[in-house]
Amino acid sequence: MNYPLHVTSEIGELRTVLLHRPGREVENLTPEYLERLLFDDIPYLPAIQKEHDYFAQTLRNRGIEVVYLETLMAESLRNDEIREQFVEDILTESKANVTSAFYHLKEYLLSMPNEQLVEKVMSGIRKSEIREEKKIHLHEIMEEHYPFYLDPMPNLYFTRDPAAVIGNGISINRMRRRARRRESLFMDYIIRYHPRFASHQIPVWFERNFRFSMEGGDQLVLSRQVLAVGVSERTTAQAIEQLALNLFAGQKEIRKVVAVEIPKSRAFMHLDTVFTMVDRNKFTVHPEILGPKGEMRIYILEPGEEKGTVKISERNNLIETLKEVLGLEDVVLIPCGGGDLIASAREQWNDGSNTLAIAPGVVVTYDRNYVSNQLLREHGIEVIEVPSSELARGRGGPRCMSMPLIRDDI
Ligand SMILES: NC(=[NH2+])NCCC[C@H](N)C(=O)O
Repeated sequence: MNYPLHVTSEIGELRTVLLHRPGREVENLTPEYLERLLFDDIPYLPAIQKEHDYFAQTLRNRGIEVVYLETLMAESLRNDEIREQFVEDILTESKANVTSAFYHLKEYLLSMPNEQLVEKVMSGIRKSEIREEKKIHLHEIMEEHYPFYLDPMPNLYFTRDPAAVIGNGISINRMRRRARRRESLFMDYIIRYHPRFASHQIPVWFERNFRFSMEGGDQLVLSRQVLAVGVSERTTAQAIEQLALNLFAGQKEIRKVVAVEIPKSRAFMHLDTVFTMVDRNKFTVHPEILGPKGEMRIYILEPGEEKGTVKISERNNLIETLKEVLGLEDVVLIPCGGGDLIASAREQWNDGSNTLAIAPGVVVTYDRNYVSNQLLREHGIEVIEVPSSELARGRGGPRCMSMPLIRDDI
């Protein structure tokens, strides 16, 4: 079978992409837990699914193969041993292993066929689902004080974050927030057990049990040789250095990791909320991440003289750094919202900078960000819009909602 992962840029023609269709996990959101689960509002399930299906079909119409996380995961549970191991892992990580409820939950999940088991784990398990006579602990009897054994995972449709393909390998990320930490377990199982991946000895550049956090929204493959990573609310400097060391040791192409500092705030949670690549020398940017003269804190990590070390040098201008590392004569930054104070803040909040390039100069964006979309078109970019009333409530756009598995080289 063909090698299943290959990403050497942000813009190479997209061939295969991983999505997750929002499911019942978003109906398990309630106002009380919104903030902890990283949502701003409760999406209406049939509507968000309809929008998501439109997004998937838009990609298919362009000849892109769409594969779903839930399907790959269910197909990875190939035998009883893997099923049992997965259920134990997920229960343990959901902190459901501390009481005898563990055994009831394990029995409950293992009684289901794979698709249903995966759906259940993703959407959460309510205490009311387990039969009364099996409840022996105070926290189970006093259900109203917390309704879940297993929390729902409403952020799963942002497949970009828990893992990212870099070159022919993968970074399985350590999520910063508790609400998302279990998400990367799925990709971990898929890589190890799914027939499409398991036989290929896929290099893993970053492991989910690493102590310091790293998220895919911060990881941008700028070229064959250069990876940019945001130092952000979610991604730590320690994790970036570790990723760089693993990359330098494990492959020959990527020789530069560019660490780009962005403000630590919810609106800017990842680098891709303020900066994405749309063409060979064109990038969207949220003007607010640049200082008055365009300055920022940027560091370039390269292999050090001695094995297992990195050499770090500082830069302070985004355009100059991009020119330098990509060998470009000129670089165009397209400001989200056209630089208008109100429009740029509004459209950035609705992921106006969060474009998904499906080929050089061709992007998928949310329809609502009409100022940014118009500006992209004026810069010669082909913009394919998708509806976004419900999808946007989770604070992520087309790039966050997609994990490229295969792109052509550019
Ligand atoms: N790559 C991204 N920008 N992802 C956005 C993820 C949004 C999600 N609600 C979170 O807070 O984690």
